[in-house]
Amino acid sequence: MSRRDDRRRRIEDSFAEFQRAVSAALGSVAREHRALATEHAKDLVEFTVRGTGIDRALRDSALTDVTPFLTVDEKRIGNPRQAPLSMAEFQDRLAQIRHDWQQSYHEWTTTGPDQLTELVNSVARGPASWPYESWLGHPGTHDGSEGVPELWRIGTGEVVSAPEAAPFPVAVPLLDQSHLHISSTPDSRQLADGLVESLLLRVLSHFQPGLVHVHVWDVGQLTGSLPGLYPLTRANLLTVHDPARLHELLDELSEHIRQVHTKVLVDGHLTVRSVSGEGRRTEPWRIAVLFGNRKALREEHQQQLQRVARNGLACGVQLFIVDIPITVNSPVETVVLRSDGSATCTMTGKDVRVTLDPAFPRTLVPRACAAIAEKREERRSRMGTFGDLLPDRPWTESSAAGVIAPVGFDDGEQVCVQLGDTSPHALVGGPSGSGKTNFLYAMLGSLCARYSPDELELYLLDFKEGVSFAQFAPGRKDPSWLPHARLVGVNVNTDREFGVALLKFLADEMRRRADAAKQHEVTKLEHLRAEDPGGRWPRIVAVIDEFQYLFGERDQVTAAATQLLEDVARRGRSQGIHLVLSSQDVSGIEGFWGKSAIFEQFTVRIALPKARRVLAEPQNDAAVELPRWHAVINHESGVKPGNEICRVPDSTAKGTMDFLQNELWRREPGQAPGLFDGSKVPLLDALPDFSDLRPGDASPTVLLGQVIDVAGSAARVRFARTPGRNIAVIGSVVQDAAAVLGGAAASLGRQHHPRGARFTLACLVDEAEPSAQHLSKRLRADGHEAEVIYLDGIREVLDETAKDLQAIGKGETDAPLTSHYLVLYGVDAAQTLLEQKDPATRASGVDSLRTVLKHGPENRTHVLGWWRGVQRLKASLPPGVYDDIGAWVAFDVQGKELLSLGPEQVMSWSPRPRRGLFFDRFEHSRPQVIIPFDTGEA
Ligand SMILES: Nc1ncnc2c1ncn2[C@@H]1O[C@H](COP(=O)(O)OP(=O)(O)OP(=O)(O)O)[C@@H](O)[C@H]1O
Repeated sequence: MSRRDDRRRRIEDSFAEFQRAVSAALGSVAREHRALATEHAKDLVEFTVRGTGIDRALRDSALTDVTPFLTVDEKRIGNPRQAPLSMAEFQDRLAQIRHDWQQSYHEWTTTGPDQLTELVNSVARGPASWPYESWLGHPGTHDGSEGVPELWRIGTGEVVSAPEAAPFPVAVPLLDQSHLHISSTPDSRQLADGLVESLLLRVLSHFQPGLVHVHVWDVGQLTGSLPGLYPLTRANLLTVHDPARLHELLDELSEHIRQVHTKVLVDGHLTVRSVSGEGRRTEPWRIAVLFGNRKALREEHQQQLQRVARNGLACGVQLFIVDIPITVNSPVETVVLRSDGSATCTMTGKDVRVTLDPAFPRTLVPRACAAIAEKREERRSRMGTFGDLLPDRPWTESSAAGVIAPVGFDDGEQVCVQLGDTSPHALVGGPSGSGKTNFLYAMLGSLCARYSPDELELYLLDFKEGVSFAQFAPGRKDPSWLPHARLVGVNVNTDREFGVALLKFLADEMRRRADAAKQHEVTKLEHLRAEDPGGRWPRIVAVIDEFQYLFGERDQVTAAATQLLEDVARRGRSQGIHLVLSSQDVSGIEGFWGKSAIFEQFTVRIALPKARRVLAEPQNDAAVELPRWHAVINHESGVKPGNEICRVPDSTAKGTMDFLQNELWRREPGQAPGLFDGSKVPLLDALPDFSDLRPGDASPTVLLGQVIDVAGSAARVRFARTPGRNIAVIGSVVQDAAAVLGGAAASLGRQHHPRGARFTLACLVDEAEPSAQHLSKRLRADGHEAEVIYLDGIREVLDETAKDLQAIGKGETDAPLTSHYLVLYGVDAAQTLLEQKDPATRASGVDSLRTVLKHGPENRTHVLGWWRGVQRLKASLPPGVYDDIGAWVAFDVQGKELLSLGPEQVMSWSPRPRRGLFFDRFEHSRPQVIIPFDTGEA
């Protein structure tokens, strides 16, 4: 071997060695690279599948995007030269991802659909979600008092990305909560119509017919949309609007919203639902369905619709907007229907595919609507009696925010009167026989059935000659009374003072409530009740029938009444004190109209047929055309848009109000109301002020008659041992005088122990004889000395008494310990006799009388005398000095004659039968009218 060959072989060997080394190194790098590539391919698969979503990856192209990595022959994924991935490895990684997917949905799949089903069942009972077989064709019975379904079913949902199908019910919020906006394509429009029809049927079939009204407007057609609902039109439950007159529908809805705001959303309520509270829905829902054609509405319609949408929900106005592109600034549920018939809605979001429920069977829909219409018609023709004004269960309402009383019916629906902070007082007008009293009965019955006596108190005053409110107080024939009535005043037409007394009482009560509110740092009754839940703060409704009598004359009574009325009318509203004034003719009431501030407070106006000036005439002449037994109820101070016309049921016939009163009385009679009956004479022995009198008081109280006040209290004078404590009765009628003297003496008798007082009854006119004898008997029965003397004995008694008093005055003897009352009937009849002078002393009987009057009271000797005229009384007194008569009661004496005896207010006194004017110069600044007692003499 040549050296050259040897060198070549060595080179070749080392080259081979080098190649071996290089290929060994390359082989290990390739292995490592392949391993990395496999990992990379696995990650790439996972990244792609997880990123796309395994559901979609399995379903569509995502996986095939991976298959290019899979070599056909080797079934390997990835670049066959570089990074093969076996199918097993791929499946393994996919299984892992599928496992993770199932795990993450596990909780939802096992519990979610059931929970949703349960939820829908609980908040959407009955027609709101149940299958149609159980309700379609049966008109609803709910009146809202059981609540309003929160959701309404539309179909079935499925989470698109879930590993297994787990369907659940899909329901959407509607009434009061959310409008509905449906968008469809030409292909799915029919489904949209079906959805609207189904939802309407669910709502219409849930509630009592009449509680839901439907309006339909379709840009494309006059008729034809929702044909299955057409039977509802005959009961006015469905109104189809002209395609060209969208503005009319929108105007109607806007006006309705305005009316709800002024009439229903009063006293701080923001929604109709909060007004209705737990009770019956008072305001029906109006659902307006607007079908568009995917084109925008005209700008002005768009804006008006947006306004309706914004304000409607609170007022029960609900929109179903189909294929009208619009944005609304209020809660709205959107359902989007795709061409393939699937849907999504905002309630469940974009990841849930909703399959709408199939439309209800074609034949059943019109039949169901016919049944609803029929029921509604039946209800409309049936509703209308006094009984229909009353709630199913009495005394369940709260008067915290105000009171509501259905008083009549319009088209089968109740029409209500409301009294609250914003509609505080009511004025009722109508000529004689138009049904005012009947209306008041309807209102009172309705109120009393709704509110318990702890929620509502009534003060009822009737100036009519009749006795329309008398039945509310216990009577001889019917012992029951209206448990809410605290005071019933009847036959007060001559006793206008009683009207003033009632207003005064209300003004005082108003002040008491205002003080209590102040203490709790609130300003109105509703808040006071919230702050003082233990307190009793009923609303007060004071009804004055024929109240024009109160302002009938230009005198102090009218002046006082006007002032008090103004006070109560202005400030009563926030203290829960409401006035209902009724009159044949309000136009002539000067005192009233002169004060527009008063009148403005009477925002509730009720006009019966042919009523004048109750409504805002001449623009509002609705009362002129009103049929018999109807009324215009207006809560907007009588302006025309506020008119609601209703028929008032007969509420005075037997079996109506009387029956209700009896029922309520049996339920809980409470205390009988105070009764003031101007035609009755108060019985002394029945008067609590009389029976409460007891012996022992050093200054006994003399009761002279009954004051015309709310409490029915007695007019009283205290016989202190001070000058002037004598009483004069002035008038020509013995009956009046004897009643006052008899009541006075009898009340004194009750305040002395037997034989603790001496009574001398001087019968100086024959006609007084029976009274004197009766009184004497009564006093003797109480154990007192009660001697009856006549003309022949008067001089001696007076002289003796005067002598004793003079002796005491001179200190010759002790003051008499026994009280002595000289009851003198017809003092003036003895004037001539008393004027005669004693030949020896030159003193006359008149002098003795003056001495007794002057010095008696300090020594427990008091005169109770009757004079038959003012001049005759004055003749018994020292000229020009009348102080010794500290108190007097005048009957048939003109006011001006009394001026020298009392304050200038006596001037306005005009005598009237069986009424006296009483003045006590020690106690009074102004005189009072009193009714003398029946002392049992007859
Ligand atoms: N809604 C009615 N349905 C049936 N009868 C009615 C109705 N309203 C009133 N009446 C009857 O009409 C008569 C007169 O009614 P009411 O006494 O209420 O009228 P008024 O306006 O108060 O009259 P007046 O001022 O003369 O007392 C009564 O006999 C009453 O029963």
